Amino acid sequence: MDQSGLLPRRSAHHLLMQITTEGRLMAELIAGGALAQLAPDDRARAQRLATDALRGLDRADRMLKPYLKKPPGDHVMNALRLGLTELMQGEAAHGVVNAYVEIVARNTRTQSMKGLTNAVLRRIADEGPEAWAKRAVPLTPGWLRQPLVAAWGRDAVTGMEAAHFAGAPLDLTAKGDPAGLATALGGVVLPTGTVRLAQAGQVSGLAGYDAGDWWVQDAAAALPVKLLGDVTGLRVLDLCAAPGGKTLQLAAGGADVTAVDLSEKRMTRLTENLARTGLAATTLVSDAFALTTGGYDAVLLDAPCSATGTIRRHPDLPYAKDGSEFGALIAQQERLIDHALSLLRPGGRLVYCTCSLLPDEGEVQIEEALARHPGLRVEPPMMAGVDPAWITEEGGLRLRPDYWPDLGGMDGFYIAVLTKPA
Ligand SMILES: C[S@@+](CC[C@H](N)C(=O)[O-])C[C@H]1O[C@@H](n2cnc3c(N)ncnc32)[C@H](O)[C@@H]1O
Repeated sequence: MDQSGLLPRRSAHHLLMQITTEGRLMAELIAGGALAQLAPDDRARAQRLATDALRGLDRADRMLKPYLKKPPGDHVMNALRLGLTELMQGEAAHGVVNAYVEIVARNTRTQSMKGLTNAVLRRIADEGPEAWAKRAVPLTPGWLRQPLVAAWGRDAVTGMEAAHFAGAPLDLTAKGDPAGLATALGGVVLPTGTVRLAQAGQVSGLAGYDAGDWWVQDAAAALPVKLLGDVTGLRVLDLCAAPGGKTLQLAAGGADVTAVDLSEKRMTRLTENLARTGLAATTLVSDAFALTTGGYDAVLLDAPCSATGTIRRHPDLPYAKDGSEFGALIAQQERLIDHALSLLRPGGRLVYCTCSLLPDEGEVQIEEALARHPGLRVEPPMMAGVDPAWITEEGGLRLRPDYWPDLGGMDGFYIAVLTKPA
């Protein structure tokens, strides 16, 4: 471990630079080895620092603004954001200020701003964590805030932003009995059967990880499979399957599952997850559109989407993305729905879902699919723990991070269960 703390801070700064200036996603960067050279403790610290800075970024920028006559450029700004984050968490000012001054001084283009960095962070340190706590909840960047306000209204978006800022607890799906798992791990069973842990620590260190007794899966993400009810003996195609949370649920429920995904790397994770949990599925690395043999009892289509429902756990997303991918994603989802329907037997069921907060990737997709496919029906998405208020006009289920505020929230998701005409 780096005693001076400079190494994890420089890595956190580098992550922030790649996210805010190159549009890279944190998960992608880490999977690509961005923190591989660090000792485990430093790696965890760098990731935590970058994550915390991103979660509070709008609030940090508001707090920094009065101290900056003009924007100092991304390199310095990201150093200030990280320094402020640490100071507001109560870290000793001396070490924090020195580290971020050093990061600014090491870059020849920003060297001249080390005095500014030093002065600003010292004044922020004087304000203290109390000043931070009094500030409003950070706002989502405008490119995303605007469509969210248009869809859900200002108050709902404020609730979502509070949930994004609070972050997510750790949710687990039990292979067996949720109540037994909750007792073993000191968690609670949520109304829909997911086990939630408030304090988790290292996931692989939790009891039952090696034995494959559970897998990490947000409560909202667990509902698409649960809405299928009893899947024992059904032939189910999991069409965009990796890393496999839903494949595991289907296999644990006794379905004969074929899991397909385009990404070889993500499919490797799916196979590892099957091996760890001792569950079985047929796996196939393929483009969904290349599949032509159908006749499935059910198809689960967890379509690629904006992932705007996962910001509690991925606060980098609003800063890495800008909405320019929406159009292509929406068009692909539409084609995937039509293709998925073609792979069902008559009377078979399609579960369509996206971890998106945008109606264009949820409600609108289903309204349009119903118009394109006469005879297609939406099944009522009712099961224990589902609040009837979550059911939408066209018969889908809209889940939002501001729901279950007293239980710790949930990911944003849209789910609809469709039945193909017999
Ligand atoms: C939302 S993720 C799926 C998450 C997964 N269902 C789970 O529960 O763990 C979407 C997946 O779609 C895959 N994908 C994107 N386009 C695809 C295509 N044309 N054919 C097959 N898979 C595709 C991506 O590789 C990605 O793994």
